[in-house]
Amino acid sequence: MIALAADHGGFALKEEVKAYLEEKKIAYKDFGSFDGASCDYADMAAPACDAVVAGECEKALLFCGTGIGISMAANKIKGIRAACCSDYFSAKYTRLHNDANALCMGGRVIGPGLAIELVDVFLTTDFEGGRHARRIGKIAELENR
Ligand SMILES: O=C[C@H](O)[C@H](O)[C@H](O)COP(=O)(O)O
Repeated sequence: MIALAADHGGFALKEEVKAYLEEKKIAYKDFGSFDGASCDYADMAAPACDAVVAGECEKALLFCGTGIGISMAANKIKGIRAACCSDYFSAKYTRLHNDANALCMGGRVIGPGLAIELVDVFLTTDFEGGRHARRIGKIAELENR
């Protein structure tokens, strides 16, 4: 199950990605926004990220105007490793090296074609582990400072 959330700046892109997930028969849970009205990205990120941390959802796909605000908010939630990406290499390597569990994208930055490429590689790339596991362990330690 994939968690989806967006503010008004990412709403249209979330809807495009949602249609893609439907086409691919990938299960998702949409945490809103449901109408694209002005709202605050931290409010939208929290329930979707909570669902990931709780194990209800495997990963989150988060959207705002730039992808940055919602990634900042998501990264405040213990257990979330969110990456704001607008290129294929980053979306792939944030899975391989960072075991990112949230991909953030900007609806005012990238179009649906690229977003779908990023989602595809993000959802299908496994964490490499090894030395990278030690490093993300150190990120987790920072959460407890
Ligand atoms: O990082 C923040 C996001 O890009 C927001 O979507 C953006 O700041 C919203 O701006 P506005 O309220 O001017 O539409």
